[in-house]
Amino acid sequence: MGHIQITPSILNSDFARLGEEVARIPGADWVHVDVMDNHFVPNLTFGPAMVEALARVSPVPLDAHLMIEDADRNAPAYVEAGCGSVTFHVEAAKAPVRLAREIRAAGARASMALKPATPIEPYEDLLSELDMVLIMTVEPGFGGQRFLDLCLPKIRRARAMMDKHGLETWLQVDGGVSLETIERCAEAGADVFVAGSAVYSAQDPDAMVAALRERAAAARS
Ligand SMILES: O=C(CO)[C@@H](O)[C@H](O)COP(=O)(O)O
Ligand SMILES: [Fe+2]
Repeated sequence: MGHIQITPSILNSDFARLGEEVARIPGADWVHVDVMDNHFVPNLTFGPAMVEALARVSPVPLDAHLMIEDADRNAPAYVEAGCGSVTFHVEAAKAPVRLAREIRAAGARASMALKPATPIEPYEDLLSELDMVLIMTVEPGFGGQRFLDLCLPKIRRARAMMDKHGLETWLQVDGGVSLETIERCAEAGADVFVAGSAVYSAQDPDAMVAALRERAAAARS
């Protein structure tokens, strides 16, 4: 398991002041940008031009979570836009191995996401091609949803698979992660934690990042 990383999602931040919003979380490891196309999910956010502008001002690297169809064709633009990590959904990729290799060759970390009903088992042999696996703990599309406990066994199974193969692949959880739920995720084997509403609804978002980190670390010891 890698060191604990906290990745605030800007989905529930103030879109009119995004530069200022990312400046409020200097203690985060990454900024999580949720790209939605209104086809793969029933919500629409932003595209590569806006992500590129945000990458220029962000104090920490960008972690793009692409909830878009035709990931094979659309994902490379987010590496070009300056993201340090690019996550595509396996449900939206026709050739996930080729796409992961393309993302890595272009200079970013390659990551693959699974919706709650998508099993990890068929992808065991792909894990070595990935820098991170994202296990969704809500149905993708919106911030502020309730954490789905039913995803915890999949997190455990994914971590066991990575250990079995001696892989250093990061394991990210996304959706409903808060001070209340982060311990369960850490105990199950996650090491990268996305938190949107928990961070941006806090009076002091950077203090919330520190509190989440502390709670995840406590769950491990
Ligand atoms: O990808 C998504 C939603 O589809 C997430 O990144 C959410 O934006 C996280 O928000 P919270 O559930 O933490 O409020
Ligand atoms: Fe996300």
